[in-house]
Amino acid sequence: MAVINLDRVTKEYGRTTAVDGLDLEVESGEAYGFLGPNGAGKSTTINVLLGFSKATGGRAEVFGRDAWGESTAVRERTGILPEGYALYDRLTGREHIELANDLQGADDDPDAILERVGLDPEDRDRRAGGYSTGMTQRTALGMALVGDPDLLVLDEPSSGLDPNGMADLRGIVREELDRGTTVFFSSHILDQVEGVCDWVGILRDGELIAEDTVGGLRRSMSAESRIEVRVDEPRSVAFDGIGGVTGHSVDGTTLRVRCRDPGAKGDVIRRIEDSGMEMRDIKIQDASLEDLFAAYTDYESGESENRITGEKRTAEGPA
Ligand SMILES: Nc1ncnc2c1ncn2[C@@H]1O[C@H](COP(=O)(O)OP(=O)(O)OP(=O)(O)O)[C@@H](O)[C@H]1O
Repeated sequence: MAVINLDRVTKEYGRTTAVDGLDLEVESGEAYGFLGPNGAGKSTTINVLLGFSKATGGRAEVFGRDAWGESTAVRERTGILPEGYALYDRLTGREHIELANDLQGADDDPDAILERVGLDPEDRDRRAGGYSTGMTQRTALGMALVGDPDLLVLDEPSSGLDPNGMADLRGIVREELDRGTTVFFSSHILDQVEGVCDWVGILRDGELIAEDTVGGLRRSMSAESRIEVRVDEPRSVAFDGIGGVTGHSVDGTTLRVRCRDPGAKGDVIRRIEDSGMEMRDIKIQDASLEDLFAAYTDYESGESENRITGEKRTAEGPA
């Protein structure tokens, strides 16, 4: 069953089209990474699906309910971590969880929640006005977890979190998934959703330009690897016949080869070895997730071969 179902959702602010005919489905129990650079339309989409903002076109449903007309019913079952959420300066961390309990009609133990999100016991009764960004983010995440939501919507949850905080956040998302919660995780950093999200959708200028698993994105991008081989006495080598080699150069005692087909890397090394040069060091640098993400999101409108508009995922689920 689809927990989130967006059907040609459009949101216009005057002349700005923030979201442009967006089709998107998130199945129950799935973690969906909603990726895109700043200004792509992620927060606008989230505001529409939580009924904070009315779509100017299309239909948005959550739990089979109309996101705008039945927003109270939707929000009762949803834990929300809004982007850049500001706490009340005068309330303590514990009081924020108590407030969330009141709002959600829940009775969760504030200490258990704050323990889970890693807010230290000595900080729980301090006023949030003195909290660091990381402590603020942990408390806000705690508020989102109150009432055991069926859907967790995290809008740029990693902002302000250090690497430890990020690891804790991913741990919590995994626990929630084990409990059967559906997770919608927006971010402008692909790395942050890898290992957590089953599916990722990449939004740019309000349109979904790709939807796949992280592994699938890697494969479909056939991103470039860089091979550097340090040799004793450099000689020129021909790489003809090795598919996917896009360029090579010699710089002092270092040979550099760029290669698009991951399977060709071994052939490149063998060709250098067969040429009789003595290899001292080999470095292979595969394209990082951020390279892939940039390749998707930096394309000149409509001209990139990496654009896979309209490609829908299959019913079988992630590879
Ligand atoms: N209330 C508003 N009034 C006018 N324009 C808006 C409004 N909210 C968003 N926009 C515009 O809509 C577009 C999408 O913004 P949105 O905040 O949804 O992007 P985002 O992907 O969440 O980026 P960020 O992470 O920077 O918030 C931007 O061009 C933004 O300027």
